[in-house]
Amino acid sequence: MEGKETREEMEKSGMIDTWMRKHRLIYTGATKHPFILSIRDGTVDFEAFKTWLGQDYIFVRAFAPFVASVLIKAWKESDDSSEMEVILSSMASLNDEIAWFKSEAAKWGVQLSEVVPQKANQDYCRFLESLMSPDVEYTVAITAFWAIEAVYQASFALCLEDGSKTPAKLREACRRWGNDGFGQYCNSLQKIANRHLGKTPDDVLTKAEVTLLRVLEHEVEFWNMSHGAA
Ligand SMILES: Cc1ncc(CNC=O)c(N)n1
Repeated sequence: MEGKETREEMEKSGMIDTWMRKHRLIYTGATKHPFILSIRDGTVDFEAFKTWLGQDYIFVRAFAPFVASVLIKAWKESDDSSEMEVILSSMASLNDEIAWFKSEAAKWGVQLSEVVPQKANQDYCRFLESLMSPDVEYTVAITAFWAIEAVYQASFALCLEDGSKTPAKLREACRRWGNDGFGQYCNSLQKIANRHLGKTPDDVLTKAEVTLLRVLEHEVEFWNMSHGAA
């Protein structure tokens, strides 16, 4: 804990921004991972991309029930009906996303039914499952949800910036999460998370911060499966 800002001061800018400043190194580790940088500079190994594709398909199948669990918490615990609608629209996008993974895998000759989840993926999916418990507060779950989406948004947006040399065959994948609409959606999630973090008891606030850090660590491990893991 930095202890310089009071909680009241931190809430003016939003807890998420405060945490992003405090944990910038690990956030950067998750969003500017060597695998992402290799896509951006055009040196990516296509076998690594295929590994990511197969593993992420498995992840997204576990992510959908996690999002459903957040929807249930929003329905039970939120006093703002628009929050449920943001989460519901995310579920609808996941339907498209799963279809996209299937057609993309076919293009690359990846047999999805034969993909075996690697340890980092299993660990991440198990972590998601732990967050689905009714004992996990909505504030904690929505913070994790924001972080999971924000890492992909920031990572893939980097591959689309001016001057990036992302191979043409990978641009569509990068646009899925790096496009402005997905950025707006992440901002909506961030606003929801900030609103709840601003009025939650200190013990839940601490749980949310720890959960956010766990997400960032899992994201780094997830990228490591495709690149950089010894
Ligand atoms: C490992 C990981 N993290 C975040 C996302 C983005 N959310 C849904 O698609 C994803 N696909 N995979």
